[in-house]
Amino acid sequence: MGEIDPAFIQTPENRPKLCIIEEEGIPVIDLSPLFCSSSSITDPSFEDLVRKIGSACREWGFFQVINHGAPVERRKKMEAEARKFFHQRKEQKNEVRRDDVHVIGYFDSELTRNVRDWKEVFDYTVEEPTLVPASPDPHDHQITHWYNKWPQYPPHLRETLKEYSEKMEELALKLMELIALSLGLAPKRFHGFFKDQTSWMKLNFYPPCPSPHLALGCGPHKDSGALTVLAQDDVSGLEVKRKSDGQWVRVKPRPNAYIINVGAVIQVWSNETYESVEHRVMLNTEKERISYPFFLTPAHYTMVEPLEELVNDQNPAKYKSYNWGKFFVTRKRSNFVNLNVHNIQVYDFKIN
Ligand SMILES: O=C(O)CCC(=O)C(=O)O
Ligand SMILES: [Fe+2]
Repeated sequence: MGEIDPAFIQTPENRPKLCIIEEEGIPVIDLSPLFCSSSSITDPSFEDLVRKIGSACREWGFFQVINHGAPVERRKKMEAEARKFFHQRKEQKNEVRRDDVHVIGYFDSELTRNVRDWKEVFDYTVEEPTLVPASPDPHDHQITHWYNKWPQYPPHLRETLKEYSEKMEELALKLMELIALSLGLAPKRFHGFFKDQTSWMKLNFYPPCPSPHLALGCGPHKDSGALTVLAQDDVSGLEVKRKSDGQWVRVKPRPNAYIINVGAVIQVWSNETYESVEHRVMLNTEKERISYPFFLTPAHYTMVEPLEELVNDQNPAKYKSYNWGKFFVTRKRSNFVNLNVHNIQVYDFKIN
C-alpha cells in the first residue's frame, strides 16, 4: 500500500481527530480467582470477580483481563509467525487469497460499513471444516463447508495458530461462564450454543499510513458474535466509544493482557442488559501494528433470541429471533464487496 486511495477516506464525521483520550481507560480485571484450586463459586473472591465482570459488561461492553491462564509463549510464537506471513511479497500472500467462493484466507481490501480499511487480514475458522448456510438467501436451506486456506510459509503457521486458538476458546468459554453467573444464570448456560461453533480468528496487519487523519485501520463497528478475545501488540490504535459520553477512548497496550468485548449475540441473549459497543482502529505514519481477535460464535443453526429466563411481563423481549448462520454469511459478504446497502446488524431484529 502506498498513496492513499479515495476508497480509504472516511466520511467527515468518521474521520479521526488525532488527540487521544487515555485516562483510566477500560476496566482491567484480574482472573486469578479462576485458577485458585480452593476457590468455589461461593468464595468472596469469586463473587467479587463475577460482580466486576457484570459491571464492566454493563458500563463499558469492554474490559482487559490479566492472570488469564493463557500461555504467553504461544502468543509470542503466534505473533512472530504472523509477522513472517505478512512481511512476504504480495504474490505469495495472494496464494491463499479469499475469493467469492472461499471467503476465508488472506485479504487486503476489507470494508467496514462500505469504506476500505487500511489493513491486511488473514482469517481461519476454528473447526475444519466449518458448517454454514450456502447463501444469505433465507429460502435457501443448503449448507456448505468452509475450509481454511493455509499458506506454505511460514511452514508451521497452521499448527501454531491452532494451538493458539484452542487456548482462546478455553478462555472465551470461561468468560462466558462468568458472564452467565453475572446474569444470574447457571454457569454453563451458554455452552450448548457452541457445540458446533462457527468461531474464527483473524490476524489484522496495519501498515503505517501516510494519512492517519483521513483513513482508519478498521472503521467504527460492533462485533457481531458472542464474545471477542483480542490480543494487540505494543503499538496502540484501538479505540472504544465510551458509553457514558460517546467519547473515543484509546485502549493502552498492556503486555500479555487480553481485551474482551461483548458481541451483538450477548446483547440479544441478555435482552440488552449488556450491549455490544462500537470500536475502531486508528493508524500512525511510522509503525506497523498487529492484532488478533478470536471471535466466539455459535453453531450456524442457532436461533439467537433473548433468553427466556431474562424476559418477563415487565421486561419483554427486545429482539425477534434470527438465524446466526444467515447473519454470519451476510456479514462476511458485506465486508468483502461494496453492496452499497447498509450492513446487516442486530438492530434490524429489534422490536420497537
Ligand atoms: O485491531 C484491533 O485492535 C481491533 C480489531 C477489531 O476490532 C476487529 O477486527 O473486529
Ligand atoms: Fe472489532
